[in-house]
Amino acid sequence: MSRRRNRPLDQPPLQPPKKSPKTRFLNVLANTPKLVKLVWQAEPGYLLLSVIITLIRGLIPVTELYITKLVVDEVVANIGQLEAAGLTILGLVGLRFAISFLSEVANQVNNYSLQVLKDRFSIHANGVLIQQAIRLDLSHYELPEFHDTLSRAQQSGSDYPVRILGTLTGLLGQLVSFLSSIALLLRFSPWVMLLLLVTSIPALWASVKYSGRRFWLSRSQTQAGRRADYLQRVLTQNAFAKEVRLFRLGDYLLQQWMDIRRRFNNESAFLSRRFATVRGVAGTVANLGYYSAYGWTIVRAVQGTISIGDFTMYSGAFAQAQNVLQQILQSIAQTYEYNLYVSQYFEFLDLAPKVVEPPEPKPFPNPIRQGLELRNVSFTYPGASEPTLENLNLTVKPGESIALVGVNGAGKTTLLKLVTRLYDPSEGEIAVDGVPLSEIALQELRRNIGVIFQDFARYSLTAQDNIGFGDLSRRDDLGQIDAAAAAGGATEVIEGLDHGYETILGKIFAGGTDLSGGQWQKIGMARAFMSSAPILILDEPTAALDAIAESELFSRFRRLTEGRMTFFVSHRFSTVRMADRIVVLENHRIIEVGSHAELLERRGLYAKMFHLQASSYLEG
Ligand SMILES: Nc1ncnc2c1ncn2[C@@H]1O[C@H](COP(=O)(O)OP(=O)(O)OP(=O)(O)O)[C@@H](O)[C@H]1O
Repeated sequence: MSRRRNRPLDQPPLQPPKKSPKTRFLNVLANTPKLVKLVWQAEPGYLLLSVIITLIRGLIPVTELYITKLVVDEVVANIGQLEAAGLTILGLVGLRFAISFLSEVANQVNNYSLQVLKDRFSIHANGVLIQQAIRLDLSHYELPEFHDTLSRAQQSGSDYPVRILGTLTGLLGQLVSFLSSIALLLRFSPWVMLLLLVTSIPALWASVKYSGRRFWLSRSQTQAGRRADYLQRVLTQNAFAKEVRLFRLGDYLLQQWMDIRRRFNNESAFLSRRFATVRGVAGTVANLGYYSAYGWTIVRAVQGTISIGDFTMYSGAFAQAQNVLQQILQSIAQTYEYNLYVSQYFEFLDLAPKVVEPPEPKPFPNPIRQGLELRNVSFTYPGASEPTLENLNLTVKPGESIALVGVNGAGKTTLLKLVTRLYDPSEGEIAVDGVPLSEIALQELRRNIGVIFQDFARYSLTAQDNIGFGDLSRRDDLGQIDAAAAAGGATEVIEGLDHGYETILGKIFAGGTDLSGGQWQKIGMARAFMSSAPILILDEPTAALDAIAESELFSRFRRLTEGRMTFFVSHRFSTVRMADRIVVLENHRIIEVGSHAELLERRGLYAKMFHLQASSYLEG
């Protein structure tokens, strides 16, 4: 995908921008070329087919009217002399039938090509959207505004582009049809055309206005809509099912869901009511235009200035021109409305990641010789008023294991997010052997880090995927997967599964087997050990493990981390002791660094926390 213009995620507007209506209208339509390009990239053949058929269909009504005129004139001129006119009339009726047949074929081919176009484009548009969602970084996912934008893009992206396309090709056909009717009607009177045009304008205005209001209403409902969707998930998904029942949350949350949905319905009904009168009046004005023109043709036919065939043709052409004009105006209003929605799709595609690839990437040092260095690293979460980390300095040698210790919220996980470049420091720099992490290609950096986070993912896929995802290039290497399972302490878990590595984990899919929290953690650990990356990150690796599993990990730890720089976070001091050095974080800063023995001797925060935990085990 091409690189896009940088646009940070701002609070998206909930009100129409303050511009003149004309500028706003044109701005909105400006998405159309972008969109046609997107569809053209996806399906040029079907797009072309659709356009050609539409053009043909546009010419059919006028041709039919003209033949009808010829038939009527022929009939009127030959009343009582069937032999004289029979053949000509038969030929004309045959021609009319052939055109109807052609029209039917064109309709069906058009339906088919639009359906195929819609299905194929929907995959393309969603593919582009997902590609963009993968490209964007973690910081986006942690902002509510991002989820609003994503949700709007998902709603708008798969459906509206094809709707616009349908409307646009329809518009093309309507224009052809309209122009050909005009060609007929100009012979009658240009003033009539003007009358039809002017009396149709209020209807266009009302439609555009109503479409715009509906769009801004739906946009202002995004966050509440997401809340309703969320409540629906809470009420229907496995992860919440236990608590919803035990805490009897069902009716309470359902009521909240109902309130939101009912409010939406009321707002929509209110808008519809407000516009009903306006649209009714506009429609009546348009009808007045038509009936005035119709009356005029009757007068001229009675005066004898036009033939009966002409009268049939003109009155048909008025009806058609009026009808097509309404359709054209309706299509313009619709294009406007759909463009508003599609702009939300492009709004999402225009977002740019904050963690960016270096223009000229440097290789990851292999092997690491000097180590990893934090130089005056500070970090503030987007939107936060206080820094989470402030002026950290630390050098970690290759092969060294570091335990991060601190109270809840001290910033341990945040530091690991910086090392993996899920975020970049707000100030300072992290470097491996002097090469800043920001100068190494993201893929390469991440290939060189094995990781399990505290909130690791539980994929409802096979056990093999759950472990193999740690190094996708070796997902099929069962030997490696076995070794990783052993390293993570997951061998027994796998042996207990009905179909071994083929077993689907979780309860979402048929045949799936759910695991206990500790068993999942062992699988997650195995995933981290799948790669032989020189840096290993284990965030709370033993939180869900029983005492035996923890002690087994302890005994394997040296061997597993030998030669690898390891960072781990733990609140269990039995785990923390495994580290070569312990780094203690408090109030955004590193306050102590040293081995277990050194820190005990220092009698600082570490010693205090350690004794507190130890005494709670020994007491009683
Ligand atoms: N995405 C985020 N946006 C804003 N603030 C965040 C975000 N994630 C964490 N924080 C804040 O940063 C601080 C540090 O969080 P972090 O998860 O790094 O702590 P931790 O030391 O790992 O805590 P714990 O021991 O509870 O796991 C907390 O105050 C938290 O509220």
